[in-house]
Parts: sequence; C-alpha cells; structure tokens
Amino acid sequence: QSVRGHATMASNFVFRQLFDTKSSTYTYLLGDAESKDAVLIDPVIEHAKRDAQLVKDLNLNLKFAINTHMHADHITGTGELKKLTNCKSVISKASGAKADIHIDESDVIEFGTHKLRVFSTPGHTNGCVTYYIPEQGMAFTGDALLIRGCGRTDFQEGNSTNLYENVHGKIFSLPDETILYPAHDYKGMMSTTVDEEKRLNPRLTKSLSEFVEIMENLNLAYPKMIDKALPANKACGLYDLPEEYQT
Ligand SMILES: N[C@@H](CCC(=O)N[C@@H](CSS)C(=O)NCC(=O)O)C(=O)O
Ligand SMILES: [Fe+2]
Repeated sequence: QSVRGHATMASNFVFRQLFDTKSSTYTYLLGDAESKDAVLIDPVIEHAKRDAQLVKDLNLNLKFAINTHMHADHITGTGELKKLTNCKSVISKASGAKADIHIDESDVIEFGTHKLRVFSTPGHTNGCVTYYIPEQGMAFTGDALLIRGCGRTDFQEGNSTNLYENVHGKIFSLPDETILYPAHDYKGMMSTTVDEEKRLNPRLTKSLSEFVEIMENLNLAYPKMIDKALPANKACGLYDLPEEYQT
C-alpha cells in the first residue's frame, strides 16, 4: 500500500499550486521547462494578472487556459488570460460553454513533451472532466472528487449515480499512488491519493444507494456567486461579465 502522497516529478516538469481564498479554489500551473509551453487549470478571474505574471516570471508561454467544468462559485480566469497572453481557452464540449477548444473523453492536451489525458467524469455537472498526466502520476479532478468529499449534485444537471460511477470507474481505476489535486478544499488540505480516497472518502466508500442518500441530504447553502458566475462562465469568462469585472 502506497503512502507516498507526493509527486516525483520529471526534471523538465514545472508545477505550481495556487489558491483563491474567496472561493477556496485551486489553480494549477503546469509547464515544460525545455519547450516553455505551459497550461493553467482552473484559473480564477480575480487572479488572472497574478497567474500571467507567474507564467512570465518562470519564462513560460501559456498555451492553454483550461477549465475542469463550468464553475458555479467563481468566474473563470480564462477570458482575462486570453487578453493578457496568447493562450487558448479550453472546456469540455458537454459543458455547453464557449471556448476556443472543446475537449471530450480520451482527448489529449499537449504542452511540450507532456500530455494531459481527458477523462469525462460528469455527475457534479454534466460537463466535468478529470485531467490525468500519467508520466507524473498526477490527476486534476475538478469538483468530481474533493479531498474526503466530492462535488455536490443538486444543480447544473448534477447526478449522484453518474458521479459515483465515474469516480469509481475512472478516478479510482488510476494507480493507487496517483496524486489527486481537486478544484477546491475548504479545510486547508492540498492533495490526496487514489489509495487514500478509496479507503477514507466518507461518501464514496459507501454503496451506491447510501451515496445517493448522503448526496440528497447534504443541505448545502446556494453558492453566493452562482447567478453571476454561470452566465459569465457560459462564455468562458469573456462576455456577460458583471460590471465590477469589466475592464
Ligand atoms: N459556500 C460556497 C460554495 C460551497 C460549495 O457548494 N462548493 C461546491 C464546489 S464549488 S461548485 C461543492 O460541490 N461542495 C461540496 C461540499 O461537500 O462542500 C459559496 O457560496 O461559493
Ligand atoms: Fe463546481
């Protein structure tokens, strides 16, 4: 049983985990130290300048600004990053959101010699995907799998049965030592592993029927930003921005 819990990265792989305190969102910068190509996963609009500056500071070129899904609690930074850099925005076809590139199951996003493989993992939303980078043993699960939790399923075409089946069939099928990086954490945890979640996730270690019942009784508050975030994120954070974000 693996208790490694940290990535053993190739010397040409650049990795940074960034945080937004308002929405407890993690943004990930991944880069190729040789070609200088880089991607950002789940950038937040308020931090677009911070993220673009970090890319520049590390002498990287941002190729893609990628979303794991259409977020309900914050506006994506992909639209702003398109203005600040030469990147292309990316989201799943199933999300129904606009972007330069629409991805689907089994697609591959390349930056330098590195490849992110796309797994369609709907359930939290119908367009959720997980990005897996096998050579580094890392996966970015968005809100499909959170640390000792999972994304809620009570809006955005959420479906608890789909979520359970996709987490078990796809994320839990990755090697046990795979490091999982979620889109959020509300308790200060930063990463987990497939092995940990298979043993310890209080929702996903249960049977499907118990899981569905847990999800029906979460009674979570309606996200504060949802009515502003969804229309903006449908346009990948480029149009329909609330006034305070217009530049
Ligand atoms: N209070 C926050 C929203 C918190 C929330 O609903 N988080 C989502 C992920 S963002 S869509 C979630 O799925 N949470 C699952 C859980 O068990 O906490 C706000 O108002 O923004
Ligand atoms: Fe979400």
